[in-house]
Amino acid sequence: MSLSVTLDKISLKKGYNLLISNLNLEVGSGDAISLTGQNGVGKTTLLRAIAGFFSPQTGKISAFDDHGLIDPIRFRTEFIHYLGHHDALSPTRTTEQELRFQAQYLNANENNYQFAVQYLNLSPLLDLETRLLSAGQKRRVSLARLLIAPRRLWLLDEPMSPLDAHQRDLAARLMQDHLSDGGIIIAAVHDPLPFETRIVHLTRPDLKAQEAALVD
Ligand SMILES: Nc1ncnc2c1ncn2[C@@H]1O[C@H](COP(=O)(O)OP(=O)(O)OP(=O)(O)O)[C@@H](O)[C@H]1O
Repeated sequence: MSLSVTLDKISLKKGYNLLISNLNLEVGSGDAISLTGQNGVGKTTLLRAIAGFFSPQTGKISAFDDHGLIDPIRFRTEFIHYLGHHDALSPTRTTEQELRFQAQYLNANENNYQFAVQYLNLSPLLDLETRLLSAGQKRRVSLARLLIAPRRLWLLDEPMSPLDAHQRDLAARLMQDHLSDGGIIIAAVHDPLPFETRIVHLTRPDLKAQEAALVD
């Protein structure tokens, strides 16, 4: 089933700070977006808005499948994986406990758990508490969630940053497989993802737009 996500003239503010003004974007099954722009421009904020953590000040974010508009709560809970740049792992759980917790939380089956462990080569880490893992290992464990529970839209914040060259290749393969299966990826990155993606480069809204937002 196809999926498309539309951002229609959205504006995002943090405090008094207008970060994004009148942004339009449309993505569909198989699309990958590399979201670039300088530090603080609003890449993470945009990913979090698409994930539904808060609503845009103006404009609309909508998702459609073959049956039409998807209910926003259903879209948020059934279609999206959001992986922030902080790995959301409980420090005192072992990797296995953490992944099994996630599998249970996400209502995933044993096969998906086993597949994720194998695909990401996590067996050597299963008995270690996650607080003991290196930054790259933590990221690899975080990526497992993408395989444990299939979701169509992956919102990834700096997914490659702590990974070494070998693990980057593995993560790139994981993402390309997702796109081949009709998934969508929007990733905040400083270096574009290492395969064909559409680059959306965010820049600060001009002074006029920022001043106008102050009186809204
Ligand atoms: N409560 C607030 N009031 C005003 N500005 C805020 C508030 N919270 C965050 N900001 C600003 O909003 C921006 C949010 O940036 P965000 O994390 O989305 O940027 P980014 O493009 O992902 O940056 P990086 O590349 O450094 O990860 C920052 O400039 C930050 O200073």
